[in-house]
Amino acid sequence: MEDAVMNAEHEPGAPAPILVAIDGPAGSGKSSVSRTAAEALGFGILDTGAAYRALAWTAQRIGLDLDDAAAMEVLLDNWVYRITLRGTQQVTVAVPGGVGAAVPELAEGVDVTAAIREHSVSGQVSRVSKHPAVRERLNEMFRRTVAESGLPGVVIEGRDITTVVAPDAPVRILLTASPEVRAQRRAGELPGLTPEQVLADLTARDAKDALVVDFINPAPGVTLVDTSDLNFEQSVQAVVDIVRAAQGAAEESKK
Ligand SMILES: Nc1ncnc2c1ncn2[C@@H]1O[C@H](COP(=O)(O)OP(=O)(O)O)[C@@H](O)[C@H]1O
Ligand SMILES: Nc1ccn([C@@H]2O[C@H](COP(=O)(O)OP(=O)(O)O)[C@@H](O)[C@H]2O)c(=O)n1
Repeated sequence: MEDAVMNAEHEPGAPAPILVAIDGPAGSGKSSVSRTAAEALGFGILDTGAAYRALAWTAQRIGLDLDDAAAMEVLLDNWVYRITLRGTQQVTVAVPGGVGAAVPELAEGVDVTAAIREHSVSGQVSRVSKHPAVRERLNEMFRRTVAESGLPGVVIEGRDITTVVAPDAPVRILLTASPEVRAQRRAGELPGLTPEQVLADLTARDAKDALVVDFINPAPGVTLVDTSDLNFEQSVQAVVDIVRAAQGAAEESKK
């Protein structure tokens, strides 16, 4: 598996970026709040869910069994994943050889930025993210992508970032909101589905994901931010304030 950061500013010997780790359930605001907070901080953003979505999309496109861990590992051997770390996260995948040979468009690379957000992918992605071996390989890719980004800081968001991917990050946040509020927000993005349908889908996905990783209870040292009663700007401000406070404390401790 290869990964590349299309608009990274990596310079050999550049200092390691400051990491802001954010976890939370579906619809809690991880992607949107993290992206806007990252822009305010001058940091990059890595949406780890996009990789699980892109892997599920690729496996579906080839016709592989998403429940088959060994098949997912074979796919990963030839899977080339690219994501931009600034602005809207642009995602492309390619499978230049091996199991991808049956699908010629995958040899070139396909922009899946929009496709991976579709309902057909959201409903299936837990089937690939449940495999421990898949998680290990993607986690290694996330750590490398961030370390090699050359950016001053990166907000990295997902389900197990505060606990597994970056447990030593100087800022670790669990972003939550009540299931009803999360479904209401998501329903606004999915015309054609009622808030009740969105709530049912979201609750089902959270239940499957929760079998693999705990993203409801903050681990020790992780700051809980409940956005149920915060608007979007207030949620972004809450994250930015936590990062700035941590940066201030780090500066003080150097004196
Ligand atoms: N605090 C908030 N108040 C209002 N809307 C929000 C808030 N946080 C997120 N949203 C909106 O809710 C939707 C889901 O957010 P998203 O970032 O996609 O969640 P996640 O990445 O956790 O699944 C988006 O349309 C986003 O703009
Ligand atoms: N660090 C992560 C990120 C996502 N995922 C998986 O990827 C799926 C999609 O993640 P996402 O962050 O795009 O989902 P939303 O919360 O945005 O709906 C989740 O439902 C999990 O199955 C994971 O297992 N671990």
